Amino acid sequence: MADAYFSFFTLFIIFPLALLTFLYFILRPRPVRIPIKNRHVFITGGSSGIGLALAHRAATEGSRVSILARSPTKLEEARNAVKLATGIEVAVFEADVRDYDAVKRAVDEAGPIDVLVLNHGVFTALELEKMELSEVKFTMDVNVIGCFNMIKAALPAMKNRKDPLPASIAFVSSQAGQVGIYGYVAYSASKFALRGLAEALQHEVIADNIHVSLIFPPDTDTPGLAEENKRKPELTKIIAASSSAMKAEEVAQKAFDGIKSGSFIIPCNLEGLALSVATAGLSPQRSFLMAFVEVIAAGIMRIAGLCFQWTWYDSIEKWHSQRKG
Ligand SMILES: NC(=O)C1=CN([C@@H]2O[C@H](COP(=O)(O)OP(=O)(O)OC[C@H]3O[C@@H](n4cnc5c(N)ncnc54)[C@H](OP(=O)(O)O)[C@@H]3O)[C@@H](O)[C@H]2O)C=CC1
Ligand SMILES: CCCCCCCCCCCCCCCC(=O)[C@@H](N)CO
Repeated sequence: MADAYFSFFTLFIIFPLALLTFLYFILRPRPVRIPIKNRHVFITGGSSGIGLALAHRAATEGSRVSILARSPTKLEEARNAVKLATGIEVAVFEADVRDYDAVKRAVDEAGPIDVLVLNHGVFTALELEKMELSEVKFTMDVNVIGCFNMIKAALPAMKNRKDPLPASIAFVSSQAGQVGIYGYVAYSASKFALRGLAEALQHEVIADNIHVSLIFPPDTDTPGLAEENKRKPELTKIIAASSSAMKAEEVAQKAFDGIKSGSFIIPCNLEGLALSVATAGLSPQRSFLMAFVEVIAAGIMRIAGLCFQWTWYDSIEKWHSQRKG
């Protein structure tokens, strides 16, 4: 009896407390708060969808906002929409993220950035077999090289900023950047690339008090998604429906909550939280409570992940046999 009591006590009280304490002391980088009020928030792809919602949110929270995209008409419309809703004037910059010189000019003109949100992105859901190689290259160029161009252009001034406050570089990835999905061969490759970029970059910029975040939205109601849906394979829709869709405003809210708390990984919905625990890997984790959940739930989340794979391969199999029959 006393023995049973002792093992219960060890297992459910001593062990969790010891683990929590251990995690609390070893976690690096340490937790940080990154204010965005009165600071310069620069959003790529800020003229539409998630980027536009991020611009609205930042303006509402009192940031100085700059947005960058290609189409001057969409930029103008975005500026007017934010002005109308918040009374705040955002600065607009017309550039293609693939063009380093254009990006550099925009960033220099905008002035030192405190929070750089790399949200621009292109996506075509299509089997690789049906996709031109030029479209694959386009996806990688915009989604990956575009981020390199922006970071190379913005980092020197971010490092030299005068205020002692922490700064942020945040990437808008996708849940398709946490797990590979039918129809997203090129897109998933581009979004997975951002994770390696972000993990390595965090090592290099931590000494400058710059903190990296990765945002992982599910399907989000935007003009980009409406366009994508026009030719999306049925299987992509079925598999992506494993995660519930969101509104751009909700994603923007989650994104800034995560950026302000310095989170490295920022999930947006409940399925995204599960996905983040299942794919924690060797990414930094600043919250000792989340680290605790990741450690305790690792085994069970692996089982959950394998169950999802089971249902996805089942859908793929059914779809193929239907086409044959
Ligand atoms: N909507 C969704 O379901 C999801 C989206 N995401 C990611 O969120 C981000 C935003 O997506 P969403 O809001 O849906 O997309 P939209 O297509 O609605 O908006 C994309 C924005 O990026 C800009 N952009 C595109 N290409 C370039 C370029 N070469 N140079 C500069 N700016 C560019 C666009 O402006 P312009 O065309 O004028 O250049 C526009 O402002 C993307 O990175 C996407 O991968 C992630 C998960 C889900
Ligand atoms: C172990 C726990 C697992 C939890 C559930 C996993 C669910 C995965 C669903 C992935 C959905 C991918 C949507 C991509 C959206 C996107 O980026 C495109 N719309 C392009 O914009």
